[in-house]
Order: sequence, then structure tokens, then C-alpha cells
Amino acid sequence: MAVAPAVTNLRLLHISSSAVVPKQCPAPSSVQLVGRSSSSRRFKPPLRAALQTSVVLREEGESGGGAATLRELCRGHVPDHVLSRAEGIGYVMPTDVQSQALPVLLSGRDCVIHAQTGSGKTLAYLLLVFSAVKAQRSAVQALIVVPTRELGMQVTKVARMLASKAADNDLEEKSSCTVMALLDGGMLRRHKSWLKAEPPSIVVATIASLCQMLDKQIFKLDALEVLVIDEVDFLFNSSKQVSSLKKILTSYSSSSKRQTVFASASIPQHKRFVYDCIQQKWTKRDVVHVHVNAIKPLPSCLQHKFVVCTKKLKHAVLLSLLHSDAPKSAIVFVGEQSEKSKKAGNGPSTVLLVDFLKTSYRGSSDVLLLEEDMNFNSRAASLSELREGEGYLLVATDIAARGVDLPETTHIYNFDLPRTAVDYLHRAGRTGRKPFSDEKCNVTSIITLEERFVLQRYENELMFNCEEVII
Ligand SMILES: Nc1ncnc2c1ncn2[C@@H]1O[C@H](COP(=O)(O)OP(=O)(O)OP(=O)(O)O)[C@@H](O)[C@H]1O
Repeated sequence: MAVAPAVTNLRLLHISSSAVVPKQCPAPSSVQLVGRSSSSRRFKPPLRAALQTSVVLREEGESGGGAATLRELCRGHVPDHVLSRAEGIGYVMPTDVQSQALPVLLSGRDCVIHAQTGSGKTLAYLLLVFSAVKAQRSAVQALIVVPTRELGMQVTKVARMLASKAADNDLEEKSSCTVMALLDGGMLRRHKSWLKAEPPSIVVATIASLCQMLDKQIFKLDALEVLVIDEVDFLFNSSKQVSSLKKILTSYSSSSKRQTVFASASIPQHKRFVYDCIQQKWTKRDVVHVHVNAIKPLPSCLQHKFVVCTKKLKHAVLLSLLHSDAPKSAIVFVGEQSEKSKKAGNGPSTVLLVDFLKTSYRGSSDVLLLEEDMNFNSRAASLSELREGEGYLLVATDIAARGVDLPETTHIYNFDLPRTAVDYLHRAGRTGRKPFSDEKCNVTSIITLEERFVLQRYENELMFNCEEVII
């Protein structure tokens, strides 16, 4: 097995123990980059042993080297043309999670990548995928499972950008990896013919579409080298998807033959999850938990605010906030319509809000809508419209809360408070998505007085402070 490149310029501050993991659990390795200010080290012997066999960690200044570039981290593993494409896109220096995870991933270890929203987890696992797949081989070698069509389209786009080659490359480099998006709402019949004729190297899939193909044996995962499960906590929490997910992890392919990667900004009870990974054979026993910024789950560039008002005044308050903030690009999150409200014959609150903003908001941005009930074409049209536009005001349900990368978003408004702290984290994480930027971004929740204690709970759980805005 190839040796992982060394991590340079990083301080290993804390390696968590497996103390809360039940006794019979083999010690999972856990690497946490929690900040750059302290230098205390606390090693538990079995973990230290596990780490020393696989992950080379150096303290800042120890090796005398400067920060490693992405190219240096990936040299000898990821094809040169992929690294050149990455540089062309602007990915030159690694983010913290990429510095931490890539050496583990490129050493062949299974990995749970656990890092803040917008921290660059996608590129970390895609570089692993490109290190593992061979374009000349006619088989599906990497599978990336995502929860929504929107996230799938985004990951596919980045993967295709990295796979594409400059026209003047050498002849021997002409064939490049093909990437198929097997997503809900896609043209599965066309994909079926493609899979049978010439299997792509990489498949990005939502669970339902994927299982439909696997159950009918349209393709197999015999040659699978890398399996990535993105937004893993969301998929495991979905009663509709969890049994199929477990089947993908254990029945259609075996963890002993592939490298398995889980990614998310939120993995509640992560020690328990790593334990389950080993027990359930979703991963190999030496899986590594790379936990970046373990102390602060939310990006520090976010400023959190709240406004208290009655339910009736929410529309007016949002309008007033929009006029005073004048955001260039913003997302307004609205809760799902309750069954009671549907039965009462009320229109969906998303649609009502869009209508209200279209008639009352005098900002320059287009008002767009993204929600589950729209058909897939309208959803795709909304997303591409706002990616192309100068600025946007997107009204969305939580369908836009996971993984969707709209880096220009500067303001998030919680028109309805999210149901859980994890939902708050993912909604808030749709802004502040420029890894090396100093720009401050805003998350404002419009709440009733009774909801103040719920928001307070989220503040405690996610360790952030919310400032009251008086209108
Ligand atoms: N090395 C890098 N240099 C510059 N920009 C980067 C780098 N890596 C990633 N990015 C950019 O950072 C943004 C966030 O990346 P990404 O979508 O992978 O975050 P994430 O960790 O998956 O977030 P989430 O948990 O919200 O899904 C993207 O716009 C991406 O293009």
C-alpha cells in the first residue's frame, strides 16, 4: 500500500479516546483538529499505536516545511491532469479538513470525515475517488451516495470538472473518467442503456434510483474501489432510506474489498457511529474519524441574530430585515406545511411567502422557490437560474439545507425556526462557504417569544451566541 504524504503545518491537539465506546468495541482512530492555539497532547496508547501505523502527523514548525499545497498532499496518488484541473478551478491550498483527511484517505484507510459546513469535504473525497479509479477499466469503481437530487447534481458537476482534460494532453491521457448522475427524477431508461453498454467509472446516486438499478442487476458493484456516503447522518435518520443504505453497505458490496468514506458536518453520537461502522461491517476495523473543529461546530464567520415578533407580523419583519440588510444573495428557510394547515385548505407557506415578496420586496434580486413539492425540472431550473443570476432571494424548505453550495449567499433567514439544532447548523451553513475569505455572513431567525428558549437550546448545543435585533 502506498505511503500517505505527511501532514505539515498542523498541530495535533487532541486525539479522542474510545472511553465512551462499549468495551468490546475495537478502538477506532480519531483525529481532531480543534484549533491552532493550544499545544497540549493527550494520547491514549491504543489510539496512538493505531495512528502511528497510518497517519503521520507533525506539529507546526517541527519539520521546517511550509504549508503543503493540494498538489503536494496528493502527489503520487491523484493523476496530474486532475490536480491541474483542480488548480485551474482555484483549489491550490487545502482547507483544514483536506489537510487532515487526505493523508488518511490516500493511505487507503476507511474514514469518517466530520467537519463544518462549507469546509471542503467534497473535494477531499473526490480526490480520493480520482486516485482510485482507472479510466481504462470498464466498470463502476466509485459510488457516491447523496440524499438529494440537488446535491447529486452539484457533486457530479465538480467531479466532471475535475475529470475533464485539456484538449492538448498526450494521447495516452486522452481517455478520462466518466461520471454518471443516477438521481431521482432522472431518465433512468437512458441510464440503463448507458450502464449496460459502457459502465461509467464514477456514479453519483440517490438511494432510490441506485437501488432500483442494483435490484434489477442492471449493474453490479463487484469492482467497487471507493464508496462514499455523503450527509451520512441524514441518510441514516431517514426511515425511508436506511434499510436500502444498509444493503448498499453490506449486501451489494463488502467493506473488506472497498474503501468506505462517510462525510457530514453533523454526526451526532459520533463515537457510537464509528463503533457501529465496525460492528456492522460498514467499514474495516481501522476506520479513522477525522474530526475538524470539534469544539466549534459552526463556522466562525457567521453572525447569529434573532428578532422576536408575533406570528402575524413575521412577513412584515422579514420585509423590514431585507430592506435594512439589502442582501445581494440570500436564502429564506420556511418550515414544511403542517397536515393541519393543509387540511384547512391553506396554501403552502412557501408559495404564500414568494407571492408576498414578489409584490412587496423592492430589492434587485429575483425571488425564487425551491421545495420538495415542485417537479424535478422546476427544481433544477430554480437552481440553475440562481447560479447564473447576479443576485437571488431563494425561498426554500430544508431540501436546500443539506450540501447545496451557493457560495455567493451572504444572508440566511429562518422564517420558521428549524426543528432541531442539527437542522439549524445545516441551514446556517448555506452561507459562509468561501474557505479562505474573511467575509462575515449573517443568520437571522424570526421567532415568537415562546420559541426563544428553543433557540437558546440550539445556542447551547452548537456553542454560538445569538444577538437580538429590535425592529
Ligand atoms: N481547497 C479549496 N480552495 C478553495 N475553495 C475550496 C477548496 N475546497 C473547497 N472549496 C470551496 O468551498 C466551498 C465548500 O465546499 P464543499 O461544498 O465541499 O463543503 P462541504 O464541507 O461539503 O460543506 P457541507 O457540509 O455544507 O456540504 C465550495 O464552494 C468549494 O468550491
